[in-house]
Amino acid sequence: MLQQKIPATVITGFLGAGKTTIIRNMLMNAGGKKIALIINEFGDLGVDGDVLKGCGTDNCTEDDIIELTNGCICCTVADDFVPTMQKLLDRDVKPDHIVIETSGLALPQPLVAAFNWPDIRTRVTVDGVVTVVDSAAVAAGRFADDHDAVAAQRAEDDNLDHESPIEELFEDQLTCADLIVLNKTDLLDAERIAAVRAEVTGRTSRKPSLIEAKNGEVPSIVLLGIGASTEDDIDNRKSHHELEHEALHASGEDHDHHHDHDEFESFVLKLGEIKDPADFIDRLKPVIEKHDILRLKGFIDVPGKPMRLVIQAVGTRVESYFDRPWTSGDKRETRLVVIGLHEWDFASVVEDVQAAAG
Ligand SMILES: Nc1nc2c(ncn2[C@@H]2O[C@H](COP(=O)(O)OP(=O)(O)OP(=O)(O)O)[C@@H](O)[C@H]2O)c(=O)[nH]1
Repeated sequence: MLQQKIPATVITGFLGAGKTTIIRNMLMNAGGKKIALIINEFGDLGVDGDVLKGCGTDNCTEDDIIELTNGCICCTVADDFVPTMQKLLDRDVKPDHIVIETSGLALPQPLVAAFNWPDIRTRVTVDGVVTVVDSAAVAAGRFADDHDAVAAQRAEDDNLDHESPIEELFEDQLTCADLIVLNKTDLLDAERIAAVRAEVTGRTSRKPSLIEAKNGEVPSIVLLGIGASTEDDIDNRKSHHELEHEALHASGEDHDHHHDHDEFESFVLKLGEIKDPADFIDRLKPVIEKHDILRLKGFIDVPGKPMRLVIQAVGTRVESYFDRPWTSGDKRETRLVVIGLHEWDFASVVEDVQAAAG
């Protein structure tokens, strides 16, 4: 009898777009489906996996959540992703559906290509690539760099073959999509949503389905069961890097231009107790702005509180909430992962975040 392939959904999208929030909602509404999650994060602190483990649903237990924290999934396909997938597929009790959350800085293309590896291809198929978009960030011009400035830089520097790293990555993630979710529409009025829709549509030559969502609420029936077999169509979804490489190759030039994440950096900062988190957040916002911190998240130790406080910053929009009590297995301390662009003044970022904590 022909073995039925297990469907796998890839959830991608830039830092803080709402991938984990969408997955959390999906887990609460997955019906009877047994879901396995593979979670990949940029930065050495597994916040997303930890937040999702806190959901405690029967259809996805802690054992079904696998964290890949050795770097971006697109760069560790052979060493990390494929062996993880093989182990998952070798389990006695197989999942009905696999959901993979990429880091916000990952290119989905190499990950999808891994589904064509012989031992994987026969057992699992990409049900769809879902690209989550932070509509508020698009409306604020986060992904639209100053094209005149880039053109001027190019005129001065022949080696500048890129758009900005953020813009390029954003487009690569859109190019790979079967479904684009315009998330965070609660933060925009109808006119601005229409403008975001037009901008996003204009950034990819393909025509994936597009839906709007608030608070990461996407019906599971829309999210799971797209049936795209994306791995068969990967040649139509090439990233900027792949296209540049092909163009150079065709012109007889060759170069060692592999994708890496040199443009982005992250670090984990351990701090002591924070007595007044609201004050910390107020003082953090100008620091985020000054250093253009792209993403900051983690856990805060508030003295006297039995619960740990989760902090989530996407640009200067900062949220915090108590998610669960500290347990005996936790080291009770404030730990934050901070992600920004490579050219930042690292020492000064650390100093300013520490100063905000008091
Ligand atoms: N207002 C609003 N906030 C949202 C929505 N979806 C997510 N958020 C918030 O955005 C922040 C980031 O959400 P996550 O789901 O962690 O984003 P992510 O894409 O998983 O982030 P990374 O894994 O770090 O790239 C959190 O503070 C969420 O509560 C939404 O639709 N509306």
